[in-house]
Amino acid sequence: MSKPLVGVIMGSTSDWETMQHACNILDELKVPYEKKVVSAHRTPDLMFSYAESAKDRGLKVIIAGAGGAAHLPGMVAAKTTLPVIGVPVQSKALNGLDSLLSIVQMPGGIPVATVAIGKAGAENAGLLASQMLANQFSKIDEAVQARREAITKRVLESSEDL
Ligand SMILES: Nc1c(C(=O)O)ncn1[C@@H]1O[C@H](COP(=O)(O)O)[C@@H](O)[C@H]1O
Repeated sequence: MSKPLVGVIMGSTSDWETMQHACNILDELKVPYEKKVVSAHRTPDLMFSYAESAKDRGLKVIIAGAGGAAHLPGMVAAKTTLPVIGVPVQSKALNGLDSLLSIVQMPGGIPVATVAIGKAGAENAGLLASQMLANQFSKIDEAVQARREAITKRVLESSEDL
């Protein structure tokens, strides 16, 4: 596999159930990526070194998923100028509203592109990362376009099932 362009990180292995959906999209569109558990709370030094070295290692986008007090996406965004896409993982206690608000309410100057809670959000994160890369890599652009066309075709044909 060629060098990863996307870094998919998550606060815990328990987030994989959600974050695998971002990876499935990257697999489908043949976007090279790496995946790793990194936590702002539990492995702060690793989080710093991961974010600081990401650009030099060739990554172009970071997808960061976390649940509850989801500080990981924002803290990574604070340590790199790569675009960071935050995925709010659905928490048990508050259904992911805590994750969403922790990720989306960034202070001015340090943006995190926040997607919806859970599986659909993780899929969109994979797509958004691919669309960012499509500006630079024509193969990815073609794959993104083809996927869009397939969705449109499926919806147009869906009336036939009614
Ligand atoms: N929100 C964060 C961070 C962080 O933001 O750095 N690190 C772990 N966590 C979250 O804690 C939740 C419970 O984790 P465990 O299942 O390991 O107890 C996970 O959803 C994880 O993302």
